Amino acid sequence: TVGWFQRSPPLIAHPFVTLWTGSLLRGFLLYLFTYTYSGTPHWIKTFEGFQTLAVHSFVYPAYISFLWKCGWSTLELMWGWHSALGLLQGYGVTALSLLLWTRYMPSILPGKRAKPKEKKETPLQKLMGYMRPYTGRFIVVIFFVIISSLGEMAIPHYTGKMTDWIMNEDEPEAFGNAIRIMTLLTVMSAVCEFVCDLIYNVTMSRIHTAIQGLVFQCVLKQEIAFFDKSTTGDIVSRITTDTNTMSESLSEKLSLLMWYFWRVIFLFGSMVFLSWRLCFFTLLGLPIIWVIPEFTGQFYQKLSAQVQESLAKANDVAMETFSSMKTVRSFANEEGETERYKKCLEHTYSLNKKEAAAYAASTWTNSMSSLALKVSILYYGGWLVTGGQVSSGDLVSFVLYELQFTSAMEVLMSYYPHVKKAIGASQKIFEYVDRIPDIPPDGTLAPETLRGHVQFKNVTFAYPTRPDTEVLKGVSLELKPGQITALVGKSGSGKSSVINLLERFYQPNGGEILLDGKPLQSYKDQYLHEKISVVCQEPVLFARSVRENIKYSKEDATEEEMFRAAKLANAHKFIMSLPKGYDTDAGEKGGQVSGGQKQRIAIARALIRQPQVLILDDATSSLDTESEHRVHQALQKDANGCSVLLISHRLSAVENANHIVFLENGEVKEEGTHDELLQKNGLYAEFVKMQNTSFQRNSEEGENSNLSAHA
Ligand SMILES: Nc1ncnc2c1ncn2[C@@H]1O[C@H](COP(=O)(O)OP(=O)(O)OP(=O)(O)O)[C@@H](O)[C@H]1O
Repeated sequence: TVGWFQRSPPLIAHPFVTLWTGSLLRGFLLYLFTYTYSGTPHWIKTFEGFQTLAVHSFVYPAYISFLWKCGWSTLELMWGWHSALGLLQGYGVTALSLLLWTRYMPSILPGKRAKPKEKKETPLQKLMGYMRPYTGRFIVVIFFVIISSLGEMAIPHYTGKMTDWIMNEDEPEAFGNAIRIMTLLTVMSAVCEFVCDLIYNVTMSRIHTAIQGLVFQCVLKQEIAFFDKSTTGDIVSRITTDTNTMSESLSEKLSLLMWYFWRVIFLFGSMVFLSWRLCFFTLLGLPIIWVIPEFTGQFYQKLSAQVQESLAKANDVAMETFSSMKTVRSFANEEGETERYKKCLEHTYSLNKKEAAAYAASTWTNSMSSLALKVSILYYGGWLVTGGQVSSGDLVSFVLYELQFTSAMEVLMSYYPHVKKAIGASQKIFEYVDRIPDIPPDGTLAPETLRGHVQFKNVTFAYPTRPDTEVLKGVSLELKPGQITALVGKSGSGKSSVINLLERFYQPNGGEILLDGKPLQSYKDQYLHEKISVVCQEPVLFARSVRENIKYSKEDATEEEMFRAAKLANAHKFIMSLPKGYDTDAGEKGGQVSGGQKQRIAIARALIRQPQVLILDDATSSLDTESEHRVHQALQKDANGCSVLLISHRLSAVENANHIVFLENGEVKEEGTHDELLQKNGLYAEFVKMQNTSFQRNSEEGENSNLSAHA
């Protein structure tokens, strides 16, 4: 390239021309690439790095050849000109040409007009948004950082001065003064650093807590289908691991970045002041220090996101195992679970290895390039001292500044991956924060009185995770106040799906659901969940006392209300027989009471709120027939006129219901009272027959086993 430029007329090789052509070329290439790969910032960044190299390898040879032609006397003049103007102009022109290209290119390229894009904030901008309320504090921090960094500048300056004084053997007083000033500035610098660290870290932990709370709140607002798709481990990992990674990188590393950023600026200023020739020399090496970590940094960021994901998966496995410990033990599958967990950890480990390599590569390239720079500066500096252009003292000061400068650059570059890591983590966090829940707007209705009359009219529904499989196909049914309606059908026929829709966990795809004649979605969400209570087959009790568990849905309930609910649920008697009565601890997930007791406490918890619609989804499956019968009788007599929807696989539970609906494959096949349906001799009658047969078989087996036991 140098040869080509040498053969060309001087104008072509003129630095001014090469700079402008180079910059325009750079802008044009950047535009074309952005245009083609819009939405893929990773590629744009990579390409940006390449074309910077390409353009520089075009601009620098042009320089050298021009200087060659004009004679070496202009060398320094030109280099100085370049160092000052080149950087400003190069990047300024890039921005300008990019602007022009973006403005005019779409009209030049037919059919390729760029679509107007929505302005999207980057994770870093979003983070800055959370920092904005603390701007005042950050300004104070920056002020102290500047003072402290300025203080540190004094040491190399006075060291250089002292070298000159020692060599010239004059000004002994100035020597003593310099020592005193250096001591004073060092102390001042240290105090400023302390104040700045304190304010910064306290502020960052405030922001961390706020973001963690926000993520939690945003997750709770999501629709139920979101929880079907995401695993608990993944969600918990975003709230804990990702927010920790983000704030750790921000509070520790960003403070250092800020620190070193100011240092670099002041050091650079001091270096220019001492010798612009040496400074230009230092600048020549900078593109290498900047471009290489950009590549390694991107690779590192990608890997660190993968590590976070893999960790979340491992968390998931651990949480699932610990929460189903009894099942794991009863199948003696501890080894299997350990294997599963270890497999996840192994995967994380293999990613960790790659991450460590990427990190090492990025720090290695940084230190290698800065080492090469140091050696060259010493060589060139020595040459300048010999030529009398720089004093020995200035060279000492410069070398000290330069040492600090490159180590500050090294620190900046080595923290670059950490900032990338923080951005990676924040990207995942903001995915949750920005997610708009797929829930229709909340209704406004909250009438004082509600009868609890529910109507399903031709309702069709498919779960969002399986949109092609319709689980309810035109279901119509009615829940009347003061009546028990039983929903019967084979497993998978869609009974629980009816409840999910009534609870408004999902939206029906067709038809409508009315509550007291008004669409369900027109009611306020909180109101709806106060008026509709659900007890499921495996209710979750909290690791608190039985009293706290029953009063969970109505904390201000009186003792009388609690006793009434417990009696209705046929639970009062057994609770009183527990060691501490209502103050007995239920254990984690209700592990210290039996399955049937747990179900009765859960029914009491649902009844204490005196709901207008009560849903029992196989909620009495663990009770013996007598207890179950008592609960249903009490509900029929005393349930305050509420509508009860009962789902059960047991005949004894449904036969006394006022109305029975038989579902099959998401369709209502039969409905009526127990006797009416028996007379029809259809699907329900068959269900009854099967129940009776299995009951007979069970009792015969019981008798036989009793006999054999006797024998
Ligand atoms: N969250 C879900 N996502 C996708 N499909 C689901 C989901 N929950 C249930 N299903 C599917 O919907 C269909 C109806 O399930 P549903 O739970 O309503 O049946 P069910 O009658 O209550 O069954 P069971 O008596 O066994 O509780 C089944 O095929 C089931 O696989």
